[in-house]
Amino acid sequence: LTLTSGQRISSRMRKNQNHQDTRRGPKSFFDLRAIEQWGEENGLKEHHLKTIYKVVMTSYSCDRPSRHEESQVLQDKLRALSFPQACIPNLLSEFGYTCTIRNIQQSQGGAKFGIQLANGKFVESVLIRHERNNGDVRYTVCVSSQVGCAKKCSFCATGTMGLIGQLSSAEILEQIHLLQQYVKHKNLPGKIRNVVFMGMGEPLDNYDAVHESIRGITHQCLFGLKAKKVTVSTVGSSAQKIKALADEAPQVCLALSLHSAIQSSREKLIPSAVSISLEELGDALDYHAKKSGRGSMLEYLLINGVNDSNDEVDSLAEFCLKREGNVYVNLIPYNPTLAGDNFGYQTPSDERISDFHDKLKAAGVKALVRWSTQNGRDANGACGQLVLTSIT
Ligand SMILES: C[S@@+](CC[C@H](N)C(=O)[O-])C[C@H]1O[C@@H](n2cnc3c(N)ncnc32)[C@H](O)[C@@H]1O
Ligand code: SF4
Repeated sequence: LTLTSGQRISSRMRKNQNHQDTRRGPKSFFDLRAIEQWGEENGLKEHHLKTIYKVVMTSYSCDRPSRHEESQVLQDKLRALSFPQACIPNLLSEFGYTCTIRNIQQSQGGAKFGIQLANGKFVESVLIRHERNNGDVRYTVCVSSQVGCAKKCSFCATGTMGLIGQLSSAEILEQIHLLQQYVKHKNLPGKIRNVVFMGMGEPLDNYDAVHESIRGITHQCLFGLKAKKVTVSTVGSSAQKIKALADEAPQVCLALSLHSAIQSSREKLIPSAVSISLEELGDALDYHAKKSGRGSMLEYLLINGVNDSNDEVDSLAEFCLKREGNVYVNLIPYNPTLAGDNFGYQTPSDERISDFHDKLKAAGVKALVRWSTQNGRDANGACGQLVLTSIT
């Protein structure tokens, strides 16, 4: 696993990001529909597909060999598992791994990865380490769903890039696979237990790919996580898509990035909020809560002097208490982004954050502050400033 200096990678990453799609290559092993179709065309049975997934999941090393060596390793493993020999050359010429780790920034609390897609563009994924009181270690993987983001929220580094591209379901799954391999090859203790869509991009703006990737995350032959271990974080600009997710994947957790329960203030932070009223948003949340049988989870970024006033806390409490079922609020202190002047925003003082938290609790709302710890940032914070920090 090579740790290249951030700076050198950074300029290369930026150069590549601007290139148009130039690379051609095999389809991804994680393109489940393509693999399934290929299997059907070649008269393969379900257990053959299981063999492919088994080999794919255990073969890829972070010290990526050449494509030729890679094919050799896969071929040997497939043979050993009695995969129909005649199909092997065709499988390996049509499919492969398409994403590559190019940059790793480690911290005690995990690591942030710059990942290059087959088209040369970059996304970032974050591995977040949690240690329980009994010493057990587990990881959350924060994945990107888009290259950049069209929503341009006023506090978000990813938003300044605009939308550069959509990820395929396979590219989302390859991020998880790469981080899983990293844990394995570094001999780190613990396993990946959660996946959060809190990286670059707005997942509901790439709904089909995100939905299909959830099939892979929960697939027994792939990552095998329970749907309730997956969280889709959304800025909530489409009530219809929140409801669709509730219908199609009710067990998946939804986290709504609210950031203000005053419409005018929310629109200043999230320009796309003009297209949806708080009432519609609340209604979509209630629909989701009903379908999932669980409560609603809200993300609330705290920015000094912007959305941390008494009026804001009162409006937030009112919004939460109107909801059907329980509401859990994650208060996220604004994370400076290194982008210019931090968009003119500052993190409130710890006292001010605690004060907001106390008022919310006193109003009867369940809330937690996601403090940045010395061991690294919480999933929300770490994922909130992706790409620009490592590209610039
Ligand atoms: C990057 S977004 C991706 C998911 C989705 N687009 C959304 O907005 O929920 C994930 C979370 O990071 C938060 N975030 C963005 N910029 C941040 C910053 N500078 N400090 C802390 N959190 C931030 C967002 O508000 C959101 O809750
Ligand atoms: S906070 Fe989410 S929706 Fe807003 S710009 Fe960033 S990634 Fe996009």
